[in-house]
Amino acid sequence: MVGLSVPAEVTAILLDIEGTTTPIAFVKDILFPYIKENVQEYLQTHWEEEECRQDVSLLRKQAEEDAHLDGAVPIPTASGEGADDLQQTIQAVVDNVRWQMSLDRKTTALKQLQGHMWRAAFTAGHVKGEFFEDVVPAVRRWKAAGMKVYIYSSGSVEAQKLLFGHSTEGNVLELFDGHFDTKIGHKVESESYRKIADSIGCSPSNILFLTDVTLEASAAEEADVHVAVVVRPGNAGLTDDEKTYYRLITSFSELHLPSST
Ligand SMILES: CSCCC(=O)C(=O)COP(=O)(O)O
Ligand SMILES: [Mg+2]
Repeated sequence: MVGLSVPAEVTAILLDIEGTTTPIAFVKDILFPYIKENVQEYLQTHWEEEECRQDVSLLRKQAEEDAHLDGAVPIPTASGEGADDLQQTIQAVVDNVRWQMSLDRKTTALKQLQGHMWRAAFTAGHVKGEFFEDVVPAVRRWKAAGMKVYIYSSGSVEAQKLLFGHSTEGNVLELFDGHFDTKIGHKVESESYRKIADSIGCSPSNILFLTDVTLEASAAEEADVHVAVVVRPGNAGLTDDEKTYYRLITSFSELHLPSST
C-alpha cells in the first residue's frame, strides 16, 4: 500500500497549520503583510481599548525578555503626558512588532496581537483561510472513522478559529475537536506535547502529529507522540538525513487509518 499506515493505538491526529494544512505562501504573502501594513493604524485606533492594552503589555514584557538580543526594540512605558510621548510609544510597539516579524518569531505576545488584528480582515471577508486541497476531505474521512482531530499552531487559538471559520471552503471549524497554541508551550519543546496529551485525556502514544518542521517533529517524538513530516510545495527543504529518518507524506490522502484499505 502506498502511503503511511496510522498505528492502531492512534486515536487523535494533531495538525500544524503553516506548511501542513495551509501553504506557507498564504501566511507569508497575505497574513503577515496585513499585519505589517496595518499595525500602526490598528494601534492608533484601538490604543485605549482593554484588549489592546493587554496586547501592548504582553509585548512590553516580551521586549524586556528580549533586551539582550541583537537588534531588539524596547517598548518604553508611556508617561501619559503629551501626544508626542504617546506617538513615540506607539512607534516603539510598531517597530517591535516589525522586528519580531522580520525574524518570524513565534512569541505568544506577537501571535496574540496578530490574532486580534486579523479578526476584522477575516470577519469582513477580506481574507479567507486557504488549505491544500486534500486537507478538508481527509479530515472529514478521519472524523467519520471516529478519529479526534486537533490543531496545534504558533498562531493564536483565536487566529486558528478565524482561519478555519472563514475559509475558501466555508466554515470548517466543526471538524476540529480542539485547538492549542503557544500558551501550552512552544512547539519545539517536548513538554508541550505531554501537556496536549493530558489536556486531550489520552497518552502521547495515542497521538499522531503532522508538521512540516523537523524540530517540532523531534520534540513530539521525544514525548512519545507518533509523527510524520509533511512535504508541501513551498516548504523548506529537508536534509538527506531527515528524509531518511522521518516518515514523510506529501498529502493527507497518503495516511491510512487501521480500518481503511
Ligand atoms: C491563522 S494561523 C497563523 C499562522 C501563524 O501565525 C504561524 O505562525 C503559523 O505557525 P505554525 O505553527 O502553524 O507553523
Ligand atoms: Mg508549520
